Amino acid sequence: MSQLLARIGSPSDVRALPEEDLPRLCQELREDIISICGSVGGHLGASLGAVELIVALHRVFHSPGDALLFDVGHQAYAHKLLTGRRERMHTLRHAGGIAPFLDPRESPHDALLAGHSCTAVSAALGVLEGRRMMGHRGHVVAVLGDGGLTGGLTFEGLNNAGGGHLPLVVVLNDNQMSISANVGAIPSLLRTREARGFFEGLGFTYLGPVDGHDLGALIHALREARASSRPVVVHALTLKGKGFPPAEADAQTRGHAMGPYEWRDGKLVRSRGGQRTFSEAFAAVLEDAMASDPRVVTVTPAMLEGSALNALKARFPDRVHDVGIAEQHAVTFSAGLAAAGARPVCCIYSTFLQRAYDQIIHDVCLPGLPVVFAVDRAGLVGADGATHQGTYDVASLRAMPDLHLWSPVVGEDLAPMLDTALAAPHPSVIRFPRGTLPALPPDAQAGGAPLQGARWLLRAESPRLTLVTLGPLGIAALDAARGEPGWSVLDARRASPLDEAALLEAGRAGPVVVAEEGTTRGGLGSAVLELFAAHGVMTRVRLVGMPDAFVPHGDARVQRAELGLDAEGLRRAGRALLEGSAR
Ligand SMILES: Cc1ncc(C[n+]2csc(CCOP(=O)(O)OP(=O)(O)O)c2C)c(N)n1
Ligand SMILES: CC(=O)[C@@H](O)[C@H](O)COP(=O)(O)O
Ligand SMILES: [Mg+2]
Repeated sequence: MSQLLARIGSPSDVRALPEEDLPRLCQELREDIISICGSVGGHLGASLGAVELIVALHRVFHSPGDALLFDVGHQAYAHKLLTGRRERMHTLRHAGGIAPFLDPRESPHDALLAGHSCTAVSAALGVLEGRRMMGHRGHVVAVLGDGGLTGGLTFEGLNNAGGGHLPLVVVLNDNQMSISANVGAIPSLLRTREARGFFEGLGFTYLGPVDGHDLGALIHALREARASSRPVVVHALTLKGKGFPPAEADAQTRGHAMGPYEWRDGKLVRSRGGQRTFSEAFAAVLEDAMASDPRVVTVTPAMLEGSALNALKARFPDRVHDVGIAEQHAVTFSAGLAAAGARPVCCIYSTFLQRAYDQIIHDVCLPGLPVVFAVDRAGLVGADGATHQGTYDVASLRAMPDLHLWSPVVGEDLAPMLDTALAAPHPSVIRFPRGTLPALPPDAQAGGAPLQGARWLLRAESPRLTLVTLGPLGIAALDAARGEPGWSVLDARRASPLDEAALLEAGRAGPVVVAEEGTTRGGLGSAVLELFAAHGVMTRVRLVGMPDAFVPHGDARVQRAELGLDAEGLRRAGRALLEGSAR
């Protein structure tokens, strides 16, 4: 029975509890987190590790008058539970339900929106300076993980804060883990007494290290930090996954993110489909490439697990580089590798690639270096929501001259795509979605490398309409075209540069629907419209894709249907276009 938690409606209730009740409160928070993640999945490990920290923060600081900014926000389920959201926590990560990360539109206790890492220190410093300017009082706290300390943005914020005199409080939640084990020099720095000198050298008062599960020690250190008139770091040592044995025992990630699970006969059973994902298929193809060509090298910014690269890292420990939560560095490091004659494959999520846009332009495309970007999670991602949708990669990357942007319909397309990209003298992107592999349709042969632009998945003898698609939408388009006389399906396969001949042929034959899982503003559809305009092709065109709005968390399959990104939606779009053109 959660007797204490049931009485907590806001942080002032936490402050009102007798000190001796706090361990029980932490216990109840853990029970809730374990039970919620069991039914809806989520960021279990980080949230379990931060329970005492969050209770101590709410004990010492007075949110929302004091602003608490959690880096990423994935560790803050206890914060959600203590700030009036407990009743709705069973809706976590579901459509219309509690958000996966933090968002001030959900609660005034969430000082700033997050989801991407390394923003907390800069944002907190901005809030502190902004409040000072506007004459507002209140303390500002950035809660940062040791993984977040591997990112350049964090260092930019620390440098700015430490060089000033504002009393920013940084709480370093050091569990020696990013999603996988934390990397680089930071983990050992944080385990030595040098950590004090490091932070003091940056201009911070250093408090710690404190046991991040010892409430008394935490509260004592946080009170000291609250009283400080200058920048201060509280260094707390925590255990990711604490209090849930299967997470504590998970050597790879300490239960970082888990799908729903349940107990059967005393054993934890995770519900995972068991089907192969695009990430796994790409990693297998990459493994073959690394085995046959010693120049091929893999780079990941802290996403070994999500990009399914663990086996690759075990086989090629010196040629798989986890560089930390450092997307900009990952891209420029890849550029350097390519300049030296290696063949880097930079595996990166679409949403995190956004952070490295200038590096792609300046460091890779301008010098024309043959870096291959494996852009994972391209399109709708589901429960992680707006911060993590892979919306903008096509629209932003197709602006680069001589960057070839491929997307597979099925897993079988990946090998020829990677071979084509690795053999090319210019940069390439292979974008694929979060999710499992569709089956190869009988007519759609993968083809051998080097690939040459678009592929007709279905070619009508007397064409009336063409569905032009990118990626696995080709399968939905084939379903949509079934039974529709005169409908063709053209898999664009390469969003940039376009296969102009194939697309002009489609446009001259009749109306065209362009469907993509990415923004329609500037994406493949826009490219096709530009092409048709340039060549005077006057056909009717309809664009289907992600809208001119941020798509929130929800079930990606449901969202696809709502956006018309499924067979039914494409059939509707095609029919509407034909009816319109008949009028
Ligand atoms: C820019 C960016 N890159 C990658 C990620 C994916 N990611 C989310 S949490 C996380 C690990 C964070 O480690 P740490 O800051 O130590 O927090 P912990 O989970 O250990 O509490 C990563 C890599 C992200 N959210 N944002
Ligand atoms: C918080 C964060 O950014 C990651 O943990 C992310 O949620 C992983 O997403 P995937 O589950 O798609 O790998
Ligand atoms: Mg960590």
